[in-house]
Amino acid sequence: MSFIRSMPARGPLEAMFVLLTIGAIFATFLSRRRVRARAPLPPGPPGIPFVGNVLDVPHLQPWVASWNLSSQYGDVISFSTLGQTTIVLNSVAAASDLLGKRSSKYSSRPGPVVSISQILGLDWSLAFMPYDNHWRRARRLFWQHFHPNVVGQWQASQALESRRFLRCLIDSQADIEYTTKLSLSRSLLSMACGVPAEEVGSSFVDLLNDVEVNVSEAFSPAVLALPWLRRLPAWCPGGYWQRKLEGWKLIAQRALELPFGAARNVKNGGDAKPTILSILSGAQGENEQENTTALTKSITATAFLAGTDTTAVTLLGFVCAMLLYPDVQKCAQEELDAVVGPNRLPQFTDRASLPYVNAVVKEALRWHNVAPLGIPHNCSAEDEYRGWRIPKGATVMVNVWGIMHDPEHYLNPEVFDPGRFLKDGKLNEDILDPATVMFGSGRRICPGRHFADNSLFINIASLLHVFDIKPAVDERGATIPVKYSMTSGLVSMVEPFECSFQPRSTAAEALIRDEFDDE
Ligand code: HEM
Repeated sequence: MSFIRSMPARGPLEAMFVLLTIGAIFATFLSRRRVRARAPLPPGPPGIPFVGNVLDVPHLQPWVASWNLSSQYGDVISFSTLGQTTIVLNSVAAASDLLGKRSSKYSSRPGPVVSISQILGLDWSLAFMPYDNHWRRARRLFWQHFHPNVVGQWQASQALESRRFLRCLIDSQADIEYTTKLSLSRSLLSMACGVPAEEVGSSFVDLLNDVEVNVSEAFSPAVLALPWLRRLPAWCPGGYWQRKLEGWKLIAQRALELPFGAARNVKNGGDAKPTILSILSGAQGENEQENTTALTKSITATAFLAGTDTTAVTLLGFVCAMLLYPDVQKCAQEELDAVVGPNRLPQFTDRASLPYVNAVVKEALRWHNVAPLGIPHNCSAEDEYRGWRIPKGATVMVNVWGIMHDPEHYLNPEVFDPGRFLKDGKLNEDILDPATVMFGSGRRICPGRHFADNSLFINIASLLHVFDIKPAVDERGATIPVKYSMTSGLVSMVEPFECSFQPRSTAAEALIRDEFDDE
């Protein structure tokens, strides 16, 4: 104040200017203090001025880079890219604390995910909806067909499709990726819409492949971290995304219409067993018919898209592992021979007596992770965790791959070893169950997880019971080497490999044909 008093009074305007300047300096000082007093973001690489961690977000397999960074920065890491904060959770504890225990704050999808899904025309999918009443309604309707007390009703159809799968493999030794996706598409579409298997052909598998490529590219970490990329005009160098997004809309529309359309075509001729479609259609009120039809369409299409690829890719990972770890195959076959015997195929009722096969199912989920960073969640209100600030609007991802390959949970994590889940011939409850991580967390946890588990069990048990899964040979009779590697993207595939399915005996071959012919 003495400074003000000592100033020569030159006029009211100058005095006002000086007071405003001092006020501004004081306000800036206070706001700086306030910012400093706020908790810091979780630790992470320092980044570069203005653009932050743009160069720290690798395009290929970002889950590996994030996991490697955790040795330096800990299990909760933050990245900032042009004002967008992304938090990666590298431990079960952090994932369960935030996405599980505080799920009211972490159950929406990030703005970029919601808007990309809108631009793509995939906003009808439950997986990409924001956390609102529409999601709640759709999720409730979806869950009523998949909760643990009702998934048993789909087991007969899952078992039938697994037998058809064996038959396809023995008949054609066809491309394993195609056959697996076809088989699971048939299982999903029969359950969801009552579409008979013979109506489900290559157009469905092509559609799945198109959606998979789109989703992986459109929701890549680069686009999520730099959401403005998708707003660039098509003629700009970065307008690549814009051009792509336009093309993808058509595929999203086909994905919504194809299952429903296929069901409509067979409505009169199809068998009369209840399906998701028939149950939902029967439940609709007259006045909201249009609305409910849209919802029914979206629920059946979501079940097809979300359920087929994820399970197919996990099965493909298992087949690849059987080529690389023949001893595991042998162990499982010995158990199946002892429990199931040579005269029939495995059934769901055998499951409790097959601990090793159950351990193979767990290891298949752990070894190849179809969604290595899960599906991103959004922090919808400013939060504080372990003294760090999680800003409103931050994207939060769980490093599923990192946790599934953490040597603290799983010794020699890169090895496919179902024995890690067993103790004294029983499943060891002390080992982290991959299902508690692989299917996500909190209110968005995968609603198809019990169905997927049944699907994996019946297919894995049946394949091992009747086939020796072996590397393919080339035209000169030399074994084609097998190498396991994962692709990058929201959905991670197993890189293509070749293999052959040889019936374990003539009895096994007869079993595949007889069992299937009985239907
Ligand atoms: C091995 C197979 C599967 C894996 C690994 C898997 C994994 C996941 C993951 C990680 C999520 C995101 C969870 C989160 O946001 O925290 C998810 C969501 C979802 N999954 Fe699955 N899933 C599988 C099979 C299935 C099946 C068979 C269905 C349906 C029949 C299904 C339907 C869905 C749906 C609808 C969502 C979105 C849920 C929401 O956002 O509210 N999934 N799944």
